[in-house]
Amino acid sequence: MELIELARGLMASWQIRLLIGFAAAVYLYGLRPMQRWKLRHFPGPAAAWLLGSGPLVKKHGGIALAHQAMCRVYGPVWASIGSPEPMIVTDHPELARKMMLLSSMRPAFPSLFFGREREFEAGNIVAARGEKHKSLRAAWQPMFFSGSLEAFSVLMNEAAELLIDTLSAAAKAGRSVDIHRLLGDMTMAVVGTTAFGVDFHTQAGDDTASAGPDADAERLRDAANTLFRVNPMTFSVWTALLFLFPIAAPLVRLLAAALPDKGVRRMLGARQAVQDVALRLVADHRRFLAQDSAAAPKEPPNATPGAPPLPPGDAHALPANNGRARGGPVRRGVAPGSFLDLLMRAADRTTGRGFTDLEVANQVNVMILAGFETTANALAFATYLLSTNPTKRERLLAEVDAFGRKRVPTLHDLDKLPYLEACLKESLRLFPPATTIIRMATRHMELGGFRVEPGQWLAVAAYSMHRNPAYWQDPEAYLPERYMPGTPEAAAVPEHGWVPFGEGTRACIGLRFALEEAKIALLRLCQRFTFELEPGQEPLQVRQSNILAPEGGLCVRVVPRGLQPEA
Ligand code: HEM
Repeated sequence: MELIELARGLMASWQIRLLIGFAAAVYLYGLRPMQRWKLRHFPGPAAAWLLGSGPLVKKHGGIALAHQAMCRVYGPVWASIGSPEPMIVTDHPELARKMMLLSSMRPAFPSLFFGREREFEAGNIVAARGEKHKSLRAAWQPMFFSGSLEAFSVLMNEAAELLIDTLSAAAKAGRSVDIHRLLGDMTMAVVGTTAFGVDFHTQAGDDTASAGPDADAERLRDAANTLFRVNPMTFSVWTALLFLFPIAAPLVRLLAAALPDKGVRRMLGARQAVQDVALRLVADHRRFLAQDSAAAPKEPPNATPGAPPLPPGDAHALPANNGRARGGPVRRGVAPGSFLDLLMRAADRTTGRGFTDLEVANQVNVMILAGFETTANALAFATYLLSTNPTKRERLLAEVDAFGRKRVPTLHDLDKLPYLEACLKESLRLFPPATTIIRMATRHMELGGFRVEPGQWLAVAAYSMHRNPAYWQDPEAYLPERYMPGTPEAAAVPEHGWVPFGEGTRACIGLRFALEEAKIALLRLCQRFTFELEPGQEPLQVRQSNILAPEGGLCVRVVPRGLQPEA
């Protein structure tokens, strides 16, 4: 009796009623009744309270393997209930193509930040929408014209040569190396020279790097590592809350600003680093462009003394050897023809004016993120696969030898090496750095018999598609012959079943650049070395955070190749 009286007394208190009401609302919210109702016709895994499909992703070590497992159970189209939004997932080549061609928008993840930080997230080509996206894409495009790519091939070759120097030294000393890390140094150097026209000295074999790597490069590398390696959903307690309760976003934002934890501070520091470097270079270059328009073409600020003047906006003008002879003085400042230079000369079609400094810095941020680790990872995976498939490696080495072990490739030469391209494509199939391609439906569409509403989040499970035996013959095998026309393997390749770069108007704009860089690097390495995996590297452990990467690097022994037999 006393207990009942006590309970009655408690219920009479408005605070307790409020608390119970709040707990009931959170409980109901965690059941996600609206999501379940909207997607009731779709198959899919049972959703945990509040976390939705989150525990499944954790169980499989990341989204790529979780999607693969679910596609095998629920078929080519299924729904994942979860945070911040439910998602329709497919790994079916035709349906994925339809998704990517019909939905040209990426959904916006809830942001933890305000003001300028928010602008930083929204104002780049990856996040932009509609006319703004078209305008940015048009401004990016000249970077990937053949003339630009031809000029970049010189810089890519030089970066590969510095890597060769490092590897030769390691081979001589009998030291094994983390080839993933060294490839990252190389791709960062290429980003530095092509995006800015600035030599960052990331590579140990760089004989001009007497004072060690450039401080900007170190900051950028650390920043890129942070921005890429963190899980966007869990890097801070506030992001976890934001993703679980997007409904309370304004409150979570306020709390994160008032009480930033280590994750928030790390993320802000990384963004700040990229913005600082990019904005400083932009400001320097604005001054140079102002002088440039007032007078005859001049050198950019701090450019190599005595270097010839470079015509404005001409990518061909990008200096070989990063504006210096090897061992000579170093070019500083933004080079004409570099990505930054091209962007700063471009007009924003939505305003008719040039892009703001922050907008330019934002694009450079994307260029660093998109261009640094994706290509390094693709190359590391190719190295792993070639080391574990000696017959394929021998065939590749034969093609490389026929090309010439001392020959420096031009952009045009790369078309003459079909097996090299096939090896890279097959690596990108087995280990697509971007395992999942995300879009948002902009119109009603029908997907495999299911109706999809506008606003619905969509995901192409590229990793799962690439390894699905329903579409690929012997999907786990490394068979570059799949991309060699006229072979039985090529005849069995599913149409639209290879999507490491996406499809449609949001497909990877850097595809040609990435393949060019990867081909040059792999060719130059194969001219000089083979690689043996150190014990414990096989089977390869992969990290599935934002992108797929070898977990803990890839440790190899560098074996110099013997003399080329006389023809
Ligand atoms: C092996 C290397 C790379 C891979 C696997 C890769 C993959 C991808 C994928 C899957 C997408 C999304 C496509 C879609 O939604 O349909 C993408 C977008 C993008 N990538 Fe790459 N990428 C690579 C290298 C690069 C490089 C080197 C750059 C820049 C030089 C770059 C710049 C971009 C940009 C700007 C976008 C967004 C395009 C837009 O929304 O219009 N990527 N990439």
